[in-house]
Formats: sequence, C-alpha cells, structure tokens
Amino acid sequence: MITTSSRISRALTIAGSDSGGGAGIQADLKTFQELNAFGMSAITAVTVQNTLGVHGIYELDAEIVARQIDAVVEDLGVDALKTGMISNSSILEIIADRVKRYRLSPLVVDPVMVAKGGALLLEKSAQHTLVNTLIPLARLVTPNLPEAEVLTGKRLNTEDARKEAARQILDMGAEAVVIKGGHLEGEFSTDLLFDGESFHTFTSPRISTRHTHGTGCTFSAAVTAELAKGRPLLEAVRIAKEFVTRAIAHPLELGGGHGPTNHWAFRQYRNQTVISSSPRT
Ligand SMILES: Nc1ncnc2c1ncn2[C@@H]1O[C@H](COP(=O)(O)OP(=O)(O)O)[C@@H](O)[C@H]1O
Ligand SMILES: Cc1ncc(COP(=O)(O)O)c(N)n1
Repeated sequence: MITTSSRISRALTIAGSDSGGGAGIQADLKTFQELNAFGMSAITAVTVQNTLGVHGIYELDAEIVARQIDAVVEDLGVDALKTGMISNSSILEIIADRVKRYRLSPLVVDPVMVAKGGALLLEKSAQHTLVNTLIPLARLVTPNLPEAEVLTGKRLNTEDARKEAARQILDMGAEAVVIKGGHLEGEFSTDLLFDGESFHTFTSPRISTRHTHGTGCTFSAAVTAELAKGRPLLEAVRIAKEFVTRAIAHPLELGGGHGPTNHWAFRQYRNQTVISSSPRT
C-alpha cells in the first residue's frame, strides 16, 4: 500500500552505508534533503570507507533489509525509491519481493558494481540476479559505462554501441535507461537516456577533478527525489544532471583521496545553469 495523499514527497533509498559520507545512503539522503524530499533508508551493508577507499564491507541479512522496507512502507509511505549497492543475490531477491508486494514505484535502479577505488560492491555471481530481479521492475536504470558493458556483455566505445546497449537494457524489462558518461573520454560528460521511444542526451563540460566519489549515487538520488515530487522522467533526469554537475564543479576538497562532491552546491549556485540537453526538455 502506498499513501499518496500527503503533500510531503517521500523518497526511500535501499543502499549501502558509506562512513565517509560521499556515496551510498549518506549521499542519497543529503540529495533528497537538498531537493526538498523527505528521505528514508533501508541499509543493505555497512562499508568502512573514506576518500582513500573501501576498507571493509559488512553485509546485513536479507531479512533485516526487508524489515526496514516493511517498517517504512507500512507507516510512512513511499512516493519514489532507488536502489544502490546491493552486494548479493539474497538481498536482491528480497528487495524485488517487497517492491512487488507493496507495488512500490517509481523505482530507480542504480546497478552499483565496483567502487571508484576498485572495490567489488556486487558479487560477480549476483550480476545475473540483478538483471532478473530488479531491472524488470525499474522505471529507470542508471548504469555507468563499465556497468552497462557488464549488463550487455559488449564493449561500448561508440555512440551507436551505447544506443544499442540502451535498447538491450529495455529488452530486459526496464522502462527507461540512462547510460552515464562520467567514464567517457573527451571534453564533455554526456549522459544518454532512452525511454523506449526516443534518445535524449544531457551534456556538461567534463570537469577536471579527482573529487567524484559518489557522483552516480547522487545522480540517481536526485532523479528519485524529483520523481517523488511527481516530475516527468525527462525533467527529473535534467534536474539530476544539473544537480550532480554543480556538486562536482564546486568541490569541497575533503580527504586525501577521491573526495565527496558538494551536495549543497545546487542550492548555493541556484542561478548557474551548467548543462545542455538534446532535444531540449
Ligand atoms: N568529471 C566529470 N565532469 C562532469 N560530469 C561528470 C564527471 N564525472 C561524472 N560526471 C557526471 O556524474 C554523473 C555520474 O557519472 P558516472 O561517473 O559515469 O557514474 P558513477 O559514479 O556511477 O561511476 C553523470 O551525470 C556524469 O555525467
Ligand atoms: C556504499 C557505497 N555505495 C556506492 C558506492 C559507489 O560510489 P563510487 O563509484 O563513487 O565509489 C560506494 N563507493 N559505496
């Protein structure tokens, strides 16, 4: 049961905790807050993490993840939700069970696989479970380039290949996909959206910085917050791209490694439009 009468937009993240505060649950809740959505969480794993890397991963039992979702849904209600780090098949399966049982939607699936520092966040054996369980339930899937390559089994070094991959991901049952461009080379970071009808691109200048820890989490959380408010998908993605670009463009310079992005930059630099979209949304 989802209560929709409230005027408060309620967004749920189901993801891993990042003690360093730049990615995972922490990035998601900060983003929800900045975009005026009420944030709630179901934690899948506790990571011991800072800007230097992931130093430990402690998975929670699938049952504990499910009970957090139950508690949130049965009392507070959910207008939109996202998933992030889910490290194994049993957690993936129980989340899919709850999404179907409560008809939770719209669902944004960020198929987190590997941290920027190289740590494996999704067991290799669970990759096919992700495809079979959560992707068919998704309003939007948001792979980065390496994740889109794993999902499709193809090298995606041309725009045509990325368009074909987007079609392939919709064939898995998702309603829409954004293949993010952070891992592309060149002077722009272009995200490619396919909604089953047409392709759209969202482009920003590539910002030269090592402080990109949590960009993917932040982007998918911003889409989720906007969907919770009832925005159409294209508009939600455009705002999310603007949010993450400002967060990267105004770094906080924290930590000795890959630092977090600046979640309050979207609000602080509200008059700066830094991205372009095609066709215009
Ligand atoms: N150096 C950069 N300059 C501008 N935008 C970037 C940069 N790196 C990532 N982004 C943007 O941040 C978002 C997350 O991208 P990406 O890095 O591909 O995901 P992930 O964090 O999942 O690896 C996308 O909207 C992407 O375009
Ligand atoms: C708990 C958690 N979730 C997601 C990421 C991915 O973020 P990034 O790719 O920027 O390391 C992470 N490092 N930790």
